[in-house]
Amino acid sequence: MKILVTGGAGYIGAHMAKWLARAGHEVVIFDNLSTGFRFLARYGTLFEGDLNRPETIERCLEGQAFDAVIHFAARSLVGESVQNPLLYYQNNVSGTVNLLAAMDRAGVRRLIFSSTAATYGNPQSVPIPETAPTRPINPYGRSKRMMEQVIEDAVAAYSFDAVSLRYFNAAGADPEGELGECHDPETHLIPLVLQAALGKRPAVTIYGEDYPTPDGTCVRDYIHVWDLVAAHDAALSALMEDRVKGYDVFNLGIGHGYSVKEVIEVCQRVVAQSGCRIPVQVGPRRPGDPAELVADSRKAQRVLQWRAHHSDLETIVRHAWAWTRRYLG
Ligand SMILES: NC(=O)c1ccc[n+]([C@@H]2O[C@H](COP(=O)([O-])OP(=O)(O)OC[C@H]3O[C@@H](n4cnc5c(N)ncnc54)[C@H](O)[C@@H]3O)[C@@H](O)[C@H]2O)c1
Ligand SMILES: O=c1ccn([C@@H]2O[C@H](COP(=O)(O)OP(=O)(O)O[C@H]3O[C@H](CO)[C@@H](O)[C@H](O)[C@H]3O)[C@@H](O)[C@H]2O)c(=O)[nH]1
Repeated sequence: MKILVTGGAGYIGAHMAKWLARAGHEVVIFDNLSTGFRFLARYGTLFEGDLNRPETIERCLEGQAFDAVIHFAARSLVGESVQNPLLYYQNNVSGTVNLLAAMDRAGVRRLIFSSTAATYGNPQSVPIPETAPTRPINPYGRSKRMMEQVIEDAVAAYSFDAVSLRYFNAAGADPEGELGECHDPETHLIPLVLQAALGKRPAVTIYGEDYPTPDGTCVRDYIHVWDLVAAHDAALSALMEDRVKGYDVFNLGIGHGYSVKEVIEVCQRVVAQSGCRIPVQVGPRRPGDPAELVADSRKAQRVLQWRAHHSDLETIVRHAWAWTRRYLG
């Protein structure tokens, strides 16, 4: 197959490109390198373009006969989205409108979209099924929910088939150590903890220990990036074989949450084997963090026939540690 990966120079998109290239597919990466890196775009042909310059995505799709688009390109920092919401609505929502219009013009009819647990906001209960109300609590989550709605409307009007995958916390790195997480600034828990272990930061700060959770710290559902891209592959097969038609939504997580303290404990164990330790301090809550997010992913297991194989927390941390030492060590 021939697949376009938007945002393929970013963390998750680069792993997706590797998975697809390894499976023998032709991969084109469309990226403006705003938060991505050229060196991560090694498993595909990089087309430098910006979804907010519609002529660039039109040129990329023109006459290429792509079988599907996997759409990762977006800005995704909650804090930044609160400071600069219009950037998020423009880059993420308008960018997606431009992508869909270009796909329609080029006759590309299948889309897999990177959505997020942030579309649920503060859930009433966990684990969260796809049927839970979507009440995002920040502009990032709202931009993703709007993108889902834009896609659903486009499916109805222009006969696309599309799947939204709502990821919980993507973590870990390529099991072969070639690719991993690079964000600048880095805001995600596991890379920050491992950077502290390497002495690249003085300490990691726990954002609040007064949440209504067993140890007072936030609980999240961490899914290995390789399991995440495997789920996209399963969704792609379901679209190609017409097992999923129209528009559908799937949660991707492992159905089990870990607290911030539990994550740090596992990291301490893994880095201790390399003679490192992690300085930890406790700070105030980070605005906008729900206490607990855990996925009910049984629909993805049932319909997409997908299972997570690498997502025990120790494996996630071991792979992230190998990458961090290579990349920053
Ligand atoms: N990392 C997570 O835990 C997580 C969780 C849920 C959802 N997501 C979603 O997954 C996707 C990928 O996340 P990531 O962590 O790999 O992010 P990332 O920032 O590493 O990658 C995003 C990529 O998109 C590119 N991009 C952004 N805007 C663009 C535009 N207008 N035109 C072309 N390229 C553009 C960036 O340069 C970057 O390479 C995002 O849509 C994010 O919202 C991530
Ligand atoms: O230095 C830090 C960084 C994070 N945390 C906590 O660690 C948890 C995880 O935080 P982080 O790694 O930043 O991920 P989330 O804020 O949960 O967001 C991720 O997961 C969401 C879905 O669950 C996606 O929507 C987002 O795009 C993705 O960044 C949260 O409770 C944070 O409060 C800390 O205590 N200290």
